[in-house]
Amino acid sequence: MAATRYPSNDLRRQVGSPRSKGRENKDTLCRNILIYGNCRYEDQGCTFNHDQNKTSSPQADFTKKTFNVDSPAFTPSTLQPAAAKKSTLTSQAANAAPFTPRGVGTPNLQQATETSVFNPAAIREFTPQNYDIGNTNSNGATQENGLYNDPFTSMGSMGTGLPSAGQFNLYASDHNALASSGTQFYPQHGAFPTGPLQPPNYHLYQPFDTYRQELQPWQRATYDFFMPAKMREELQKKMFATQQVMPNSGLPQLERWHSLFPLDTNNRKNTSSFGFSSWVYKAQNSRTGRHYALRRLEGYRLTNEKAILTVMKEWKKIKNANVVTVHEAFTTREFGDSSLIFAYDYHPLTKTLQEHHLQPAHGNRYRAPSAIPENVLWGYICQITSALKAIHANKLAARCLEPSKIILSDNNRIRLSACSILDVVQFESNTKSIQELQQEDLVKFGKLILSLATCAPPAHLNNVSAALESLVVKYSANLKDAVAWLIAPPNPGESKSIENFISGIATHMTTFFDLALQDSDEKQYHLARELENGRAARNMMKLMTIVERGDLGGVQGWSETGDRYQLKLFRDYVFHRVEADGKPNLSMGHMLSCLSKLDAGIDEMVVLTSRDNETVFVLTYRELKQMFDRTFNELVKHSKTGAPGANN
Ligand SMILES: Nc1ncnc2c1ncn2[C@@H]1O[C@H](COP(=O)(O)OP(=O)(O)OP(=O)(O)O)[C@@H](O)[C@H]1O
Repeated sequence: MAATRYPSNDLRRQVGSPRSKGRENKDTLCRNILIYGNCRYEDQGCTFNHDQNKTSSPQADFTKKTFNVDSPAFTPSTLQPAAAKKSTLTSQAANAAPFTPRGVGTPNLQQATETSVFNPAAIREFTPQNYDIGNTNSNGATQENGLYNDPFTSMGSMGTGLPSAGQFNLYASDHNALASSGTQFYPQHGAFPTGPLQPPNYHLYQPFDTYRQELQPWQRATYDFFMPAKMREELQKKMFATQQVMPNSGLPQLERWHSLFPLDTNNRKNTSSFGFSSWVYKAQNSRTGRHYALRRLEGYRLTNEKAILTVMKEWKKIKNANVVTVHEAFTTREFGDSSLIFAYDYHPLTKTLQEHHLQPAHGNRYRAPSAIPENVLWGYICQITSALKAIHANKLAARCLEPSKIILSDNNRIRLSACSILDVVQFESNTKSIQELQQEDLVKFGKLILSLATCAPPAHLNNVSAALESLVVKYSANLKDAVAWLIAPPNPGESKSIENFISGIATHMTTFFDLALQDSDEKQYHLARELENGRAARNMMKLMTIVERGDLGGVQGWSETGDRYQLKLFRDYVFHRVEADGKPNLSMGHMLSCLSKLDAGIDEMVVLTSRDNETVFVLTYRELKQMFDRTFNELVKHSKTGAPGANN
């Protein structure tokens, strides 16, 4: 679309220039010439100059004038042609202080031109200035004057040591100061808006998403604030299983292990996996207090000390999510025989694949186990592939790839649970090279999947090709091909590797990877909620250490006087609220928001009333927080153990 052109003087009016006198116009270059290159009204009375050569440049024109509102737009001096540099400014203008945007610091144009060229060498490394690490105790909490600083709320004191001098303190008492300090949050970057930075609403209970407003109060459930009930239940069961003990188990106490608890679900002696009966116990390490799974090989006599050292050294290098980490191996006579023990990471409430998939349905030995869905099988394939990739890359072989030696935890997560045992047990008798053992791993892997897909224990898989053919009834040809590839011997002169297999199942690996990431995202989401709950719990615990305490440091009724009395009324306000008719108000939202507000110390007012309605205090959360911190620090000073958490 053609642009509409205006007569020059009209244009000038549009841009707000005062009308020019005719003589001046003659010297002034017509703006149509400047903008469009020509002026339609040149011959129709336009009084401006249309000869570009006659006037040197708009800048030159500008130099002849005094500085006024009609001045052309500001052009940085470094970009101006030489002629423009000679501009004659009035003495007043020359003396004017250079324009300095607030918060940007004094500009140094010379320097700016120099540094505008990208030069990585010129970029200085970030060095925190005043952060005194020595002042931070092992717990991460900064100890000042012997008083306790909550590691979570002491971010302020840490911030003051940082170069930006406490400008951004999440839990600052003074939020007005915080807001104004926002202008300096990006001190070196003039490009950033330097308006006041709003402090985040730390007084709100804030999980990732907003609370579901559309729900009626009676539809809101307590667990809306916490992790899903199923997840909590699973975690609690795991914790319970980890702490479970059996006082009269008759199991011995080993040199560095105690509280042995049997994990085997049957007491059949089975020597098929290692050539020795094996038993699994949960045990606690006396030194670290951590729980481990100890696998005992009954009646094993170690003939070569080097076996354990050499094998453990190699296997300790394997860190893979699908391999149970082995920590050490040792022999013991505490069980009344000569036993070999392997200490593995303990994964509570796991079942073996054998127990989960290949045993008849509960209580009914005639009902065949149900078929495993194909996506679950692919999940297993991807995980075992990942485990073998890590093991083979370290020039080791898994060797023990049986359904009874792979443990399953929630979400179809599996781990190889008996790696390294055969390497120790057959240290001297093994005649196969590592390449051969790795090839065997692939065949065992194929048979394991075949066994799971046909719901037949490996010992019952007599006709492998018939079992393979039967796969297509329930599963895709893709799955059958993958299993067939693993089981088939390599072509003469060739060898198969787990890498070849990975390229064959790449699409399934990608799908599995995506599911794993989604799972991780979901867990992170729930974790963030618990972060908020942790904050509430900390404040609640601190409050509980103060109220109803009684005497302290020779002060009788300490918790009923001074600041403590107001904190007690606050406790009532948060937890003992009642409706007008005296019915208890149990709004979890109220409790959480009050605790968050106390934590943030905001300026909102709170009215605290004594139970007999005789005394009323009106104070801000900020004042309340100051009392709270003061009182808790007083308590810490009197305590023998010092700050909570400081001693462990
Ligand atoms: N690292 C571990 N953490 C937690 N539990 C484990 C661990 N390793 C094995 N288990 C559990 O110990 C139990 C016994 O395992 P084991 O390998 O002995 O199985 P099994 O079926 O008894 O085999 P076998 O008949 O060969 O003895 C299983 O329920 C298994 O889930």
